[in-house]
Amino acid sequence: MFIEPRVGTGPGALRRGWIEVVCGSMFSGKTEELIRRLNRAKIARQRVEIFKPALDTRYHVEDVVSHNRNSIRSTPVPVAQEILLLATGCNVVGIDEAQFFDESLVEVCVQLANRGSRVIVAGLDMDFLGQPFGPMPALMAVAEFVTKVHAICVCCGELASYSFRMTASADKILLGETDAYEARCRVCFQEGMKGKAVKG
Ligand SMILES: Nc1ncnc2c1ncn2[C@@H]1O[C@H](COP(=O)(O)OP(=O)(O)O)[C@@H](O)[C@H]1O
Ligand SMILES: Cc1cn([C@H]2C[C@H](O)[C@@H](COP(=O)(O)O)O2)c(=O)[nH]c1=O
Ligand SMILES: [Zn+2]
Repeated sequence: MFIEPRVGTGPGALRRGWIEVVCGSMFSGKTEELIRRLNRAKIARQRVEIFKPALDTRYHVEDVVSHNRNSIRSTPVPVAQEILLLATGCNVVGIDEAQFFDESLVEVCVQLANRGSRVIVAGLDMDFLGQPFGPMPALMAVAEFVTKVHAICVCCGELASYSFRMTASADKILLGETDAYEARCRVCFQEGMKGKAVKG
């Protein structure tokens, strides 16, 4: 379990920012982990703000909601740049579904950390093809702390790192949950992709 390097704002606390990334496949617990860290920061009386891309309307327009329906209030933003202004004065900035932002999110997170915020970013590390997703690889590179969480493969019960898309859509962005995606391990993901190639 991730233990915060420092959570308080007591007189001895240094005003120093950093970046944490929580990544993994769908259903791996990224949002739950993000909510857990943000709630602990709130208990520590930190000033916390949470953002998500405005296009993520899957469960709720405003709240960040996990698959088991834990939720936390957030501000949807159309572009990453808006976070810089809206997060002014925050001790902790949470960002969910980071894969949907463009590369400018990396510089936004760096600037937030440089000005003293703790930045916690959650997102898919790979898309439905098993390719790195959006700004996630670069965010992992600049982060002080990277946590990769795992789902359970729905085919064999092993740890899952892949998000297998069950529909034929080739669009990079396709919102969904168990209706459209399965968490799969490497072996079962490859099996599924072979089956798709055969079907054409
Ligand atoms: N295949 C699966 N493996 C693990 N958890 C799953 C699976 N399918 C559904 N879940 C549920 O999803 C929850 C994690 O949801 P969430 O934090 O929203 O994940 P993520 O943000 O990574 O998609 C788990 O606690 C569990 O209740
Ligand atoms: C793999 C993959 C996923 N998506 C979408 C599907 C969901 O709406 C989100 C991921 O949410 P989660 O909190 O990680 O479960 O992303 C997509 O648009 N494209 C993809 O390749
Ligand atoms: Zn498997």
